[in-house]
Amino acid sequence: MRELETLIFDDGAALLTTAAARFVDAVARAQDARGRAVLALTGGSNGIGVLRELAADPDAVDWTRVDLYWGDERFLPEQDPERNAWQARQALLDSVPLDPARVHFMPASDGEFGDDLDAATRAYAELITDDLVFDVHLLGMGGEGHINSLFPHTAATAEDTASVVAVSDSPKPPPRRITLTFPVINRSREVWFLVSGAEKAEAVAAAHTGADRADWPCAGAHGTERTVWFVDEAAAAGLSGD
Ligand SMILES: O=C1O[C@H](COP(=O)(O)O)[C@@H](O)[C@H](O)[C@H]1O
Repeated sequence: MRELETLIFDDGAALLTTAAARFVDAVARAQDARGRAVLALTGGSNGIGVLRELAADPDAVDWTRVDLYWGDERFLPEQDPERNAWQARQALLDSVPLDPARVHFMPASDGEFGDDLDAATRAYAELITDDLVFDVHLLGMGGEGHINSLFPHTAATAEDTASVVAVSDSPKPPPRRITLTFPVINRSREVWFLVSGAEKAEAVAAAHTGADRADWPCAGAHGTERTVWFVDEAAAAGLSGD
């Protein structure tokens, strides 16, 4: 059974408060059902914002039984503040008792594989085994509808087989990135979009009216059990209100 929920908030702050509360519940439900919660994090304003919100009550989650992966990463040195992982660490991860063996950062450009983006991508793909299913895959979204590093009309967005691909010419800087693809996103139990701002309204509307994922990548992502759109009023402006 696939449910679609679209939750509209007065502002971005209310969106993040509710998303964080739902995150706490979703983690507890997964841990009760399967002993652990397997999550894909995202970057961007709200992807990091929800982690900051969670940091306000770090004991609300049993972090020792959480497995973390990333939906995408900017292929930059480990300490570069533009990296999604660096931002996630500052926002939350460095201050909660995660098991380091369960935190699966995407490689950095000064790490084990050096500057070799393809080798780094292949290494991450080895972690994303066919039986790995995210309980929740968080997604931010760009104004042109990109999610993870899946941009309109690109090979990464068209990918139907590989779980992880390299992007060497991202239209949004930095150009070199690693991203999970639709086959992996769409086997997640729940997919959550965290979206605010008027510049995202057209993409939100396109996703709600069955647009082609080549044009609007956000339209192609769904959870097997639930897809939740957390949107503020500005981003919801193009929705019909039915
Ligand atoms: O580049 C990226 O952008 C998206 C959305 O970012 P936002 O700041 O517009 O919310 C993000 O979800 C993705 O992980 C990131 O690499």
